Order: sequence, then structure tokens, then C-alpha cells
Amino acid sequence: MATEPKKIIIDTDPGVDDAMAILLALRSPEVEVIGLTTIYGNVYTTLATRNALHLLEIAGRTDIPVAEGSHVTITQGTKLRIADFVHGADGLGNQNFHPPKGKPIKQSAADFIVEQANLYPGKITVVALGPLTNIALAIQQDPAFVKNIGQIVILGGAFAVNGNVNPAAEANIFGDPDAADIVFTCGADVVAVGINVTHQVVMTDADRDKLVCSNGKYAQYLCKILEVYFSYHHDAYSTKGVYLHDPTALLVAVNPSLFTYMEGVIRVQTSGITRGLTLLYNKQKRFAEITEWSDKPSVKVAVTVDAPAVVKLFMDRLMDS
Ligand SMILES: O=c1[nH]cnc2c1ncn2[C@@H]1O[C@H](CO)[C@@H](O)[C@H]1O
Repeated sequence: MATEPKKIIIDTDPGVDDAMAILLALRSPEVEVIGLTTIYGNVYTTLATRNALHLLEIAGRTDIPVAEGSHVTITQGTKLRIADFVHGADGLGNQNFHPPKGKPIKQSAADFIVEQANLYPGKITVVALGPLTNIALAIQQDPAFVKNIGQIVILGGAFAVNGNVNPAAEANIFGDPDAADIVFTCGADVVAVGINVTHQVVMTDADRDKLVCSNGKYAQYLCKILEVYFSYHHDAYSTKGVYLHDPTALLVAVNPSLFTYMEGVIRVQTSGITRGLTLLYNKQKRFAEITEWSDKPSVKVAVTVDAPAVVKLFMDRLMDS
């Protein structure tokens, strides 16, 4: 069974759970990480780039290029919502690591994504873990992109549940709703994993103790940066653990059969009090009138997850590193 690993680009705003997802990807033989692209969200883009380079140095994988992404939203907005209260001011649990030695490549994130999709038509999966600005830019930049890109896996949205920024909106979609609407309706093979799914995947305090006790190099690193993320969850959600948002979405690229999916058309609310709301039309009713969902392409949306299997895979791969 010598199947080629799937080539993935991780578009990321590291971020504690981004760090988890990146390290998990590097420990997953099913995928080959061919690049990291950066975006604002959990931190500003400049810091996201620095953290991406740092994580690759920790992992000994400085062969993987980092391309810096947009500093503004797709509508040139500069008033960004940064979730440093979830991850620490440095994005990685306030550890104040040394600056990385490496530098990002000259290409922008969107240019890199477009180039790779052209080089390997149908073969690249983008795993988008932050606001969708870079992906929307790639779509706008190259009319052939939606045909060339293999799949876009999106961590984002809150499907038929409350958001985590406010009751309407999930953080990544709220970060750039206009970009999200472009990506969801672009016609590419898109899979969305919302917080209705990731909130089922909890790494408990006991799991963290197991990581602490293991000799895994990546496990040890993660334990250093986890404190802020854990205490935020204890305060905000009264859970005895943290949500594994980004690693869960990454596992859609690694092993899609850990999830079940439905299909439908997703539109994003771009203004008003429900800005950032994701609304899935499941096509069960044929409406008499033309709607804003009519004639838009369908995407896949994760609906259930084998949460124990996801947590186990995450733990096993990080402890065995
Ligand atoms: O309460 C929150 N507010 C803002 N961002 C959050 C919160 N919890 C998690 N994340 C971040 O946003 C993505 C999931 O929506 C995750 O990447 C997580 O790191």
C-alpha cells in the first residue's frame, strides 16, 4: 500500500491549537506539509509568520517554506479582531521564545497557494485554520484556481449552534466574513468543519497530564504553551479541558472517515448584528422564489465526528514524537 502522501498547505494564525495541528501534521504519514501560509486571527500576521517559522524550527523542519499572508481583510479592512486573550500575547502561551532564525519566502501566501495548485493540479489540499483572506485572494487572483486546487478544508463556522465570538459568529468567519463568503461559494471542493463539530473534541486536563508524563518531543513542547489556552477554556466555558479545533480540522485531510458530512450551500452574513453567521441551506425544500442560495455550488459540512478516535490519534502521535 504505497500511496503517496497527500500534499497539504496549512494556512495558519498560530495560535496554540494551530501549533497542535502543525505538529500533528508533521507526525502524520498520510500527509506531506509542503508549506505554511500565515494570516491574522489569533495574532497579527507578522507574529503568525514568526510563530510559524519558530514551530518549524522546533520540529527540525526548516525545509518547509513559510509564505506570509495578508495583513488586512479582503475589503482592505484594518480593524482586525485578534484573539490574543485565548492564546497569550505572543500567541504561544506567553513563553517569549527566542525569535526564529529563518525568514519567510518572498512570495505572498496567495501567490504561493496559486503557484502550488498550478504545479500539482488536483493534488493540493489547503487546510485553512484562520480567517479566509488568503484563500479568497487566491480565488480572485487566478480564475483557474478553483479548478486546480484539490480540496479546501476550512476550520470555521457554527452550523446551527451559537458562535464563539458572539451568539452569531465563529471566530475565523467573523475575522473576514466577505472572504469566507467568496470561498464557500467559489465552486471548489470545500469541506467545512465548524465549532458544532470541534466542540465535541475535548482534550481533558487528564490528557494534558498524560502528555506531560510522556517523553514525546512535541508533547513536551506543547505542554509548555498550553497553560493560557487551558485557563481561558476553564473561565469561558467551564469545561475541564480544551477544544481541539485546529487538530480536528487537520484530521479531515488525514483521515476523512473519522467524520460524517452533509452537503449544501453555505452563505455568510457580512453585515449587521449577525455579521459572520454561516447559514447552510440543506436543499430539503425547493423554494418558490430565487434566493441568495440558489444556483450557488454545494460544499461539504462535517456533521458528526468520532471524538474519542480523534483525541486518541492526536495524543498517540504527539506522545510518540
Ligand atoms: O472564544 C474564542 N474567541 C475567539 N477565538 C477563539 C475562541 N476560542 C477559540 N478560538 C480560536 O478560533 C478558532 C475556533 O473558532 C480556533 O482556531 C481557536 O484558536
